Amino acid sequence: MYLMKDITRDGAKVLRERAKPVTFPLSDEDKKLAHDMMAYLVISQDEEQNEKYHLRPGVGLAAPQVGQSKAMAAVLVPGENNEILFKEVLINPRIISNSVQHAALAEGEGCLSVDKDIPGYVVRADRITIAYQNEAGEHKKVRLKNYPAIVCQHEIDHLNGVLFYDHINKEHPFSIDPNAVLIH
Ligand SMILES: CC(C)(C)[C@H](NC(=O)Nc1cc(F)cc(F)c1)C(=O)N(CC(=O)NO)CC1CCCC1
Ligand SMILES: [Zn+2]
Repeated sequence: MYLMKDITRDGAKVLRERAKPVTFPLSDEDKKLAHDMMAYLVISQDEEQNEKYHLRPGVGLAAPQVGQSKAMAAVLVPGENNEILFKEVLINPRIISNSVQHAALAEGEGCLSVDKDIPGYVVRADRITIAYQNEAGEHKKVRLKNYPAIVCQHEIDHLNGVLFYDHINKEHPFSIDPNAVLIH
């Protein structure tokens, strides 16, 4: 399983490359990668386990963050009462449509690969439709909004070599259009 030492940090080239498409059927290596990335998220969201292994509780993890330039990301988004809002391994994901309306996390964003806090609104689409393949190679199309949509945009950014702070307005980090949704 991955520990924080296995997470590639900002400055590593792999985080700024476009990740390569994944071919099917998945190789054993790719199956293990998918499993290990999701395992990180599950374990990191468990109070005891994340204490024991000193893990930052993660909602998403993209393959470049574990040094693999492959178009694959695991997402595990919990709801208010710890129900699961969205749990999936996204393979070759693409955003095929997004709302005109913007959204941003009111608290700003962080990243498992970025150790410093960078304040500011990361302005994204409030609603998106993503197309991806699951581990079985089945083509899926899913509409997402609010927090799950933010997480998937953050992870798909990683597959294009984009980090959250690239989106923050340098002059006015907390500027955002009045019609945008602030997500608490
Ligand atoms: C960087 C970190 C602060 C750890 C961030 N977690 C987070 O925002 N909150 C969180 C974590 C949980 F496990 C359960 C929960 F309900 C809330 C995160 O995982 N990521 C994932 C990442 O870095 N992927 O590459 C950053 C998030 C910022 C916006 C979307 C993903
Ligand atoms: Zn990240």
